[in-house]
Amino acid sequence: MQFEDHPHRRFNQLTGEWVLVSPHRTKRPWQGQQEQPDRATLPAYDKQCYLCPGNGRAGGAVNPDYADTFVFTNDFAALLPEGAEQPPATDNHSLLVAEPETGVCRVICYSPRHDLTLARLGAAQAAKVVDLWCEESVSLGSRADIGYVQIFENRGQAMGCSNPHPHGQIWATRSVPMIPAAEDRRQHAHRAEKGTCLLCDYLSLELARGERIVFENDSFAALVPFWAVWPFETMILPKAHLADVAAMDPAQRRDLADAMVRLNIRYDNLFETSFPYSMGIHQAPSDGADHPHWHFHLHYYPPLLRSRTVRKFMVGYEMMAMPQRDLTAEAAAARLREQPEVHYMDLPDAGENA
Ligand SMILES: O=C1CCN([C@@H]2O[C@H](COP(=O)(O)O)[C@@H](O)[C@H]2O)C(=O)N1
Ligand SMILES: [Zn+2]
Repeated sequence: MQFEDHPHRRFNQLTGEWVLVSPHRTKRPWQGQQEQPDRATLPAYDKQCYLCPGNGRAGGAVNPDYADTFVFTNDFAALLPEGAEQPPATDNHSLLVAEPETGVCRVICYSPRHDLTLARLGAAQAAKVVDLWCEESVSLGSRADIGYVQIFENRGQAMGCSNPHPHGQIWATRSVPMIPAAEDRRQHAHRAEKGTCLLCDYLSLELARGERIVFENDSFAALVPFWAVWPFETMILPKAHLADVAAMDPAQRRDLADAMVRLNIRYDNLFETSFPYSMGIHQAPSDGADHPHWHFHLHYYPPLLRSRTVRKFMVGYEMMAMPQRDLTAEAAAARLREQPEVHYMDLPDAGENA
């Protein structure tokens, strides 16, 4: 019996946390999908949609008749650029610590099409989203009051996404949020100890091993990390040592767009449904300092476990003790590797029972 066949825990080099893995519980044969493919379609334009071109938004603003990407400041932003100079009243007790937080929240529409997610927008349109992420990251990051730019996307109702229109968000904050701060410390410690980049070392190991690689192109690799928590969690990593998205050259930006589209197609094909996830980009803080230990990367955290309707919940033991999974990272990577890169809705027989 291999070590991997027994319950064991794996160390996340990026965060310094552990995940419990119980592979023996997946000995039962894979319960393939029981449901029919999800062939529901949306209109290309929805006059009720607050993200569609030309429509009014809840706050009263009206969207331009945009033909490509479109970005606006969130009408209900969780952060404001100007904040109280003083921390909230905490009757000065040392156990009650609070401090002001300020920032800017932006909403990015990937395309005027209400119905096409990244998986079906194609790499050319996805490249325009990457370009806009880079522009926003530079303009927000260059502000004296912004220390970190968090690019992310909630996809699907399962992830609380309020609108199917393909879109993402950027929250830029004065301080570096907890998770990027933890990854910053781990990458810094690795470089201080070994003189090398943690993710350069990790990616070359994974490319040599192959068992957790999903696919690669010239500039990026998509993989299920050895320490994955969510069943089909993946990362997209640049092969070059790039600290943030602005460091990409045009070819690398196009390759990132290619990698995101290919991963999205594989995800949607897994259970023949629009695969929900939260995606985020971790990159170097934007404080203007040099961050040689930083290697930017994308995380995908998808909740689905066995089918369109069977999802993983992080509750109970996972809230009180630590994350736990049955499906191993290697098995998840194999399932994603075997997915075709033509979207199930674009397959020839898609029209028959549409
Ligand atoms: O008219 C609107 C409605 C939604 N929004 C904003 O769009 C954002 C979309 O959120 P989701 O990505 O979670 O669906 C959400 O943060 C919400 O505040 C506007 O800025 N204007
Ligand atoms: Zn729309």
